[in-house]
Amino acid sequence: MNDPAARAVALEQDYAASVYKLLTERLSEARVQRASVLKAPADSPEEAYERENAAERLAKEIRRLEGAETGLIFGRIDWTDGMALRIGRIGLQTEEDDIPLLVDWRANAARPFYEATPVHPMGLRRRRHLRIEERTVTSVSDELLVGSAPTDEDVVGDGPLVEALSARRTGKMHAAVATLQAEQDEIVRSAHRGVTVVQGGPGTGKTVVALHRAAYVLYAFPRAAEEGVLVVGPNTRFLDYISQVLPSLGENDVLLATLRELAGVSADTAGPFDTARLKGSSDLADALTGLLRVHQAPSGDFTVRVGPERVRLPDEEVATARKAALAAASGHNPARQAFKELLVEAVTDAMQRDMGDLLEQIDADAEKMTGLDLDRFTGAAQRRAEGAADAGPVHELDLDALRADLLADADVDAAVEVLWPRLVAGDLVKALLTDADALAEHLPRLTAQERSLLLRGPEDPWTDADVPLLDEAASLVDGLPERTYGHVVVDEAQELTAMQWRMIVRRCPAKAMTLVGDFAQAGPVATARDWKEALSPHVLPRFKLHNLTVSYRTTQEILDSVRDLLTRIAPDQKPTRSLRSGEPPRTVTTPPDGMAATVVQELRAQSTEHPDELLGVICADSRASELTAVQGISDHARIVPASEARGLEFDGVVVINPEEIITARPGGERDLYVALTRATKRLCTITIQPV
Ligand SMILES: Nc1ncnc2c1ncn2[C@@H]1O[C@H](COP(=O)(O)OP(=O)(O)OP(=O)(O)O)[C@@H](O)[C@H]1O
Repeated sequence: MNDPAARAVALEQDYAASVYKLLTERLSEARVQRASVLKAPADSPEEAYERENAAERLAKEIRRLEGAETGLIFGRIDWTDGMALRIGRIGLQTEEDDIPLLVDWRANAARPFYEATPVHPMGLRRRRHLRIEERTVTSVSDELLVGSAPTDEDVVGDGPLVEALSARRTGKMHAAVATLQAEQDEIVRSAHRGVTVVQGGPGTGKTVVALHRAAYVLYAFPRAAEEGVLVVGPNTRFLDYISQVLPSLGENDVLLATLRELAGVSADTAGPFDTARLKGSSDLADALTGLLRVHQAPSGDFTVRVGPERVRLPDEEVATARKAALAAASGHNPARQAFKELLVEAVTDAMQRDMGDLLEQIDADAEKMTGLDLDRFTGAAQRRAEGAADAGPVHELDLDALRADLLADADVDAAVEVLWPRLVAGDLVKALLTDADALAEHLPRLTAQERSLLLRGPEDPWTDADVPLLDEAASLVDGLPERTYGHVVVDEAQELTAMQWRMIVRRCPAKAMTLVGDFAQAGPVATARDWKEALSPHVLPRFKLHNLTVSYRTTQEILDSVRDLLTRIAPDQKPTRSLRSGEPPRTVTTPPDGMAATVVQELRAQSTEHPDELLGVICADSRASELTAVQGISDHARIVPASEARGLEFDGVVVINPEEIITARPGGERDLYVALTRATKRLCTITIQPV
């Protein structure tokens, strides 16, 4: 075998075979263990619980091993002293070997694979990339890091990055673990545990960084891993697009969710943008809090019947209980319970006092009449002598039983309900938004016209902009969310309103987050223009900002064609540069009634010339259903409304009538910018001829 490439492939194949053998062994061990755990008898509930846990742990391990199968091993680094390590999606090591057979890409030992450069080789002589398909090594590609000439064991060829970038798209994002670039790796591997923000133009790998960061956090920060990692994306189409990345890195326990899913609210409509923008302001949170306070015993006394007696607690005592209840529990309904318990406590105290006074009176009267000291008979004198604080003669009153009775008493509950009614989160939001007076009282800073935009009918469906209001209300009414996370990743984070940020921060008490986005791609509801404006006022005054500067998606020609547009929508943003060049973008014009035919013709031509490539048609939202109905379009391409194109990519993109996208909704030029930057290879714009 004289060909160095074939020799290297054969060598790596031998190695890969032993790595896959170990993977297979580990998998079957885990499967056997799980089966025997499930079969083992459980004699007590504790044992059954233990068994469940053990089975779940093993199921998780099985998923992890299965997930790493494709492209399990992708790299190798050779030091100048001859030592070599193989890098993979997960680590694998036998008990006998000191050096792992495969090093997890996130381990410190793997750093040089990502960080070494010819200027800083970190002791490496060579970095090797392997391509594996179905457990078979198909090619290797080497990069020599110290200036030595290649030996006949080195295979210096096309960069694996260029190869990865020119590969055809499948409609699902793939892990970029084999070719993560130094500027991306630095963010992924950062030791920083607070808020990391990644800004970068279209295709600079923000999503790649965000997802690999999630995988790194799970590996490197066990506390955060234990508390869970959450990835928030703008819509289900996008989440579906990125859904395979983390499982292919052996991580199956990350929750991917939209804000609707997080809040558990089904909202069908987007709602008008100016209303949505108003609803995004944190003034709405203050308004809901203000409205809630009205329902929390702002004043009034409390009277209940206990047997034949009426016990009345004055205003001040109720106010003290209110304050203590609010401090004791988060959430209106849990605090209501605390309030009720405090009132019952105060009622029993009052009864105890009254009873004490009454008995003392009887005591004194009896002594006067009979000359006998009754305390001697009740034992109170004895207890007083022993230093008991409440040595009155009321020991006959069973306070615990009385409290329990009062807590279960319907009259007591009814009296509490007047001062502190039980609430439902949705009703609180409705109470604010369906009542012009409530809006005026609790949103005094808004104009009358703005308030009229917020006003809705009681039966109107919830919109997207209501989701964070409902979530805010749920946290006010029922307490903070039960499920929180140790680390939260937000993609397309430029889209979030203040109310949405509040929703996310509530779910991340540690405030450890990775936020990625691009303000030049902001949608019509986003109001902040930069990260400081978006984050500081509400939630996250301190964050670490990283900029990504290289586009890994589009060609330089496509980037050049959107430069003027970028200058208009984000004058301060430096244009990104691309690593690749390709065909210049094309424009095709069509008469107004020829649109459908022109699109079909364009797609047919592209599919014939590039049969395996993934095509996308991006149009104004209102045109999507019309195009879907045209025979021949959805056979060749996915039709994406411009409002849902953020984050997606295709090999070839046909953008339908830019003018229509621009005017379809506020900030339409940014929608167009998003649409024009989705292609990895080819961009065609179809415009309508002026009549
Ligand atoms: N290091 C890398 N190796 C291989 N492919 C990469 C790398 N970085 C990014 N890519 C690819 O480049 C494309 C764009 O990346 P990504 O979607 O993460 O960019 P983005 O900044 O989130 O884009 P947008 O702003 O449009 O949402 C994807 O196909 C991604 O897989």
